[in-house]
Amino acid sequence: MAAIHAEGLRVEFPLYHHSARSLKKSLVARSQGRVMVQALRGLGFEIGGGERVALVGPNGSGKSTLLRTLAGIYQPCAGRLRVEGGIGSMIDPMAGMDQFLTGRENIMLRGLYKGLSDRESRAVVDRVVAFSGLGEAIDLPVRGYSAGMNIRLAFAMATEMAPDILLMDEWFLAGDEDFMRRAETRLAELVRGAEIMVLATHDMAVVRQWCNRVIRLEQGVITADTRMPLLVAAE
Ligand SMILES: Nc1ncnc2c1ncn2[C@@H]1O[C@H](COP(=O)(O)OP(=O)(O)OP(=O)(O)O)[C@@H](O)[C@H]1O
Repeated sequence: MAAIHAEGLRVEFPLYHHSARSLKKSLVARSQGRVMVQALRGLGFEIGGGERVALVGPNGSGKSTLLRTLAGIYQPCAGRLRVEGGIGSMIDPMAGMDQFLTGRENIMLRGLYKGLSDRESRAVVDRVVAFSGLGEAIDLPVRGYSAGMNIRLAFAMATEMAPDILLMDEWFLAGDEDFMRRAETRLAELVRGAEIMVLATHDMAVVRQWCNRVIRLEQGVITADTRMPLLVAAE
């Protein structure tokens, strides 16, 4: 059974170009002479199988930092984090993409990197190309893609996985209307297949549709943790 246990989780970032007076003192601390932003300030929580957690809170409250810490992208500077289960990250659409390769080449490379055979990777390429709906642009370098095109490609690639724990930033729900209509069924399957989902979002409609627990962050601390019934999409 997938699970996440966090205790006293702290994440800090060094601040290089700062004007201490322009920042709230509570968010900034000095450590060994350096000025640090305290992004997560001693978080403790447990997330178990079946939970679909929305991380909410104002800009800069620590939602993305927490997602990235759960994904293993950031290391906590203090506290304990235990993640049981395979993680699938839909956090940064451009993560792991080579800007100079085409969309098609990036998909192939990701398949091979994940240990798929040449044949399996080609099958993944065909499915992702079809789902992304990028047409001829799939054979252009991704550095020329628009933000929406990046999301289409990243979404199509990410939903090929079947993780126990799905970590998602709302960026991934920001495709155009036509794409998101098609993407919704696929997303529902992905969420249903995952034991745990953690989603960072500002959109309360998304929270109501996908989540059965809301954790609110403010200035790097949890200020509310509420469970509620699941409505539709991920039942
Ligand atoms: N790479 C970084 N370097 C320095 N500071 C950072 C970095 N990432 C985040 N921070 C700081 O950590 C704090 C939390 O940021 P975070 O991006 O986690 O907030 P958020 O809740 O996701 O915000 P938003 O709703 O705007 O996406 C902010 O003060 C931010 O400036």
